Amino acid sequence: MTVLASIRDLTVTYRRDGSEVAALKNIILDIQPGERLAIIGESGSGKSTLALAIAGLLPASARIEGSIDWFMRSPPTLGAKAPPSGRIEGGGKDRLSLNRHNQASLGGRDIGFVFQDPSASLDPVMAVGKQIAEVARTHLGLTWAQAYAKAKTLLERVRLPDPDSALHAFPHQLSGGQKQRVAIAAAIAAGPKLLIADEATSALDTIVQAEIVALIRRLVAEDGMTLLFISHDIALAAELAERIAVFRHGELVEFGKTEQIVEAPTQAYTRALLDAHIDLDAEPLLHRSRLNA
Ligand SMILES: Nc1ncnc2c1ncn2[C@@H]1O[C@H](COP(=O)(O)OP(=O)(O)OP(=O)(O)O)[C@@H](O)[C@H]1O
Ligand code: NI
Repeated sequence: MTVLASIRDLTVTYRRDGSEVAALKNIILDIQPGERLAIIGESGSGKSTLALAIAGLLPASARIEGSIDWFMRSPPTLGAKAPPSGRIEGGGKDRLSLNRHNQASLGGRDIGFVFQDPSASLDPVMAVGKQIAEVARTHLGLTWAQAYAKAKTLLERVRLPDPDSALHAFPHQLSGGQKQRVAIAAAIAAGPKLLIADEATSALDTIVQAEIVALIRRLVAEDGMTLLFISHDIALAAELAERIAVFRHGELVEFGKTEQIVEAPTQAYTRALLDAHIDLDAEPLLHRSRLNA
């Protein structure tokens, strides 16, 4: 059996003002290498908590029980000395911090992270080329010249118009969609095996959203990355993912192939999510036209 990460009995409890919030309850989930997996559910269902747990980024105040086992070969990069597999256990002594370049690195097992708000992950006073180059320099051991060359290639790959001048642009000079393209470039700059997009398109209008989804799809295919796509939008998830995991109140209520989830959900809750979508948008879920990235 090939698995990238194996999540077993994962329970996450936040402590706040003396009370406890069970954000995830006994989650059992395997992530397969190279798959596009969507995590869906309404606000507060625990999606971001799962993403943070997977990336090892939960705040210290969170209590973590259960385990996440990794079966990841380190990417063939300079300085990657990680063992081929590893384990994060409840208690999280291995806990890491996310630097401002969206790279979570657990012993070389790099994970790229894209958030809803690109402004939160981009430095407002640093040119975007430098921000991307810094990721490449730090994580791949490149010189500045090599790192800038890589940054330019990445800006081309995320289809920013005029990559040469974009290198010198500051975030405020870019549109929301362009900023998200830069954030994605930074997230993949170190060649992560796993890309986590947490509501990465939710703040964008529908057309830009479709473009960013198409971009993520293309980059994931080109680099052979595994994708964890987090969204409250079942239609968007169905467009992109091969498998969908449905969360509700911190529990994994349904998990299966996209076709099965969309065409024959077993849970009333999934049905309700689908019906809510159909009320809003009559287009069939699985057959919406796909824009080119
Ligand atoms: N740092 C925190 N401290 C305390 N409680 C938290 C913290 N982060 C999240 N929670 C709580 O944990 C639960 C799950 O939150 P989480 O952010 O994982 O949900 P979500 O599905 O990502 O929601 P959304 O779609 O709104 O982003 C919620 O009840 C939330 O209020
Ligand atoms: Ni969230």
